[in-house]
Amino acid sequence: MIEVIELTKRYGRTLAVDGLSFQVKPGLVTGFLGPNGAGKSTTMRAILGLDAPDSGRALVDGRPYIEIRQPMRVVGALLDASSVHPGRSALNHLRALARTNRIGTSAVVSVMERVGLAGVARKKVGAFSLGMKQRLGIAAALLGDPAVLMFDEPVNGLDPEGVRWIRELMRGLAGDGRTVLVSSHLMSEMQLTADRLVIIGRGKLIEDATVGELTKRFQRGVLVRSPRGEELAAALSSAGATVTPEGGGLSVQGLDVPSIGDLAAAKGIPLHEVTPRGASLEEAYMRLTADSVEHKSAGYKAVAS
Ligand SMILES: Nc1ncnc2c1ncn2[C@@H]1O[C@H](COP(=O)(O)OP(=O)(O)OP(=O)(O)O)[C@@H](O)[C@H]1O
Repeated sequence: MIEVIELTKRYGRTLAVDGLSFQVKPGLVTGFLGPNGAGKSTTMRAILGLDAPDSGRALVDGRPYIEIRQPMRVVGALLDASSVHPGRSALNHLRALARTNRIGTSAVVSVMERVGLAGVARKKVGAFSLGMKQRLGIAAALLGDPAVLMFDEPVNGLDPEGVRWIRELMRGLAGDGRTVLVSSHLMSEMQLTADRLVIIGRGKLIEDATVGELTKRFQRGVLVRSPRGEELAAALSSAGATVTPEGGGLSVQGLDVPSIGDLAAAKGIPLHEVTPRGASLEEAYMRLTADSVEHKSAGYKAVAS
């Protein structure tokens, strides 16, 4: 479990993280979302003791990171995949990390196999593609078999196969009961990967909810068509729904598909179409974070307003 408690971090005049609190629970993938500059990396660095907060705390399994002995066994992290010595082989890089945490060579071999780098173990990291570096960073995070994992923008620059692999890896790690925190600025990606979403903007918490809760909140209602539309609209309205005409049909908010079907059947009103319209989490995310975006384009503003 990760706990961020009233965390505040300034860089000079920039307030990067502003009184931020949230928890990341085991057994779930928690997506950490926010526009560029929202404070995601700063928060992750604070959790890992790489940045000292001005106030507040970040705890991993109830302790500040710096108090954890052999931290790779407790928390694994991928922050910046390119921060590996280019002249070292992947194998030597992982071996050196393992040694500092008293982790055996067998773990090195097994993580290299798990991330698909066994065939290039002796190749110099400087010759690795971005995707291979990401895999190496993930291997380092997994090395100590930790119960808590943090990944900062792990799919950046990856091809679709790599993106899918990372997605499945995260889901598998959470499925094992581990705590998984993964940052992204793409809702479309998190929608497919995360169970829970912590959304921040300008260093502050905007949302902390499950994907299901957000989907329900931003549900766009049900589109209904009937040859007796007016009668149906009246019946739905008196049952408490908000009904608005839309393209020859009715847009219904506040009643689900079974309730609409039952009501129409009870009144003997034929239905020609009943289509539940899923929430666009992408659009919801843009609306939620519209005030926190640093550099808005004209097109973006139109969507977010
Ligand atoms: N070392 C630093 N020195 C000065 N300012 C910093 C430093 N690190 C981050 N910042 C500033 O703090 C704010 C938060 O940055 P941070 O990198 O945490 O955001 P982020 O949500 O991870 O963004 P991105 O998605 O672009 O990586 C930004 O305004 C950034 O410019």
